[in-house]
Amino acid sequence: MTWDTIRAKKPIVHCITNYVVANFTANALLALHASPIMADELLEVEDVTTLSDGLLLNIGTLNERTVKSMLVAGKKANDLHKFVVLDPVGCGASAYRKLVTQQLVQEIQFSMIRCNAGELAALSNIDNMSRGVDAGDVNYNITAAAEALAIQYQCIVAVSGEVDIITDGLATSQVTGGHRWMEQVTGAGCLLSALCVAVLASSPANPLQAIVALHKDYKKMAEQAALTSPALGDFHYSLLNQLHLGVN
Ligand SMILES: Nc1ncnc2c1ncn2[C@@H]1O[C@H](COP(=O)(O)OP(=O)(O)O)[C@@H](O)[C@H]1O
Ligand SMILES: Cc1ncsc1CCOP(=O)(O)O
Repeated sequence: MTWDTIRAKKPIVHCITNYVVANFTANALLALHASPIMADELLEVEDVTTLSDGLLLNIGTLNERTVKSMLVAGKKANDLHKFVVLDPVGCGASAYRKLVTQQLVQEIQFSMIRCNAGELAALSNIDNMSRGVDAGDVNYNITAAAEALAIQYQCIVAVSGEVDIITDGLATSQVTGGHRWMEQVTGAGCLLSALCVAVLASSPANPLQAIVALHKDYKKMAEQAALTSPALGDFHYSLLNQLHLGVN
């Protein structure tokens, strides 16, 4: 259902994202007939947010210039009641990332925060060793922290890993499955965040349910991709093929 819903709506997705995953993200959205627009110039972000159906703020390769653009775009999206998703990539890796993430969650009302367990720990001020943009070893109660964060920021929180946890602070779901190769291709999490924007912007009756369904379908997609991939390089391309074929 997820892929059909996006195909039917064809949302315009404004992505302020990192340069590692920008191309992969755009290709995946196009495979689903969504329209990605990567735009991070301060002089144009308000216009682009206005014409788009939803906004992604991904801090993966943040810098002072793009952070200003993220704040302006996020506030514009709030004014226009558009969906905004935050991917706080590697927010435990440096003091600057942590500071920016705090500023973003304080100044922008997010519809959703999508992160891994390492990023959740940093956002929740839980002492957990950071492995940069990867989750690393986890020694805390992810579900409790995700639920607390969802209540604190009044939004959906989704935490990815071998098991995904999705909550709005009241109802919590776990999604199992997928494939461990997802950890070894860059952009699997960042793409999931962009797809969250596409799903929310496709006007589901129940946003939380739609986000849980997306996480299930995304894990199924990874399983299918692995079946047809002798090794990792094929797997990366096969993810795009699966989105193109639309296997739910
Ligand atoms: N060990 C694993 N087994 C199965 N699926 C995984 C595993 N690790 C991550 N995934 C899946 O890969 C996708 C990206 O998650 P993750 O790698 O945690 O994101 P990020 O890139 O933000 O760290 C999610 O759909 C998640 O369910
Ligand atoms: C490697 C890297 N460095 C900065 S952003 C980025 C991409 C991270 O992508 P993902 O978190 O989806 O694997």
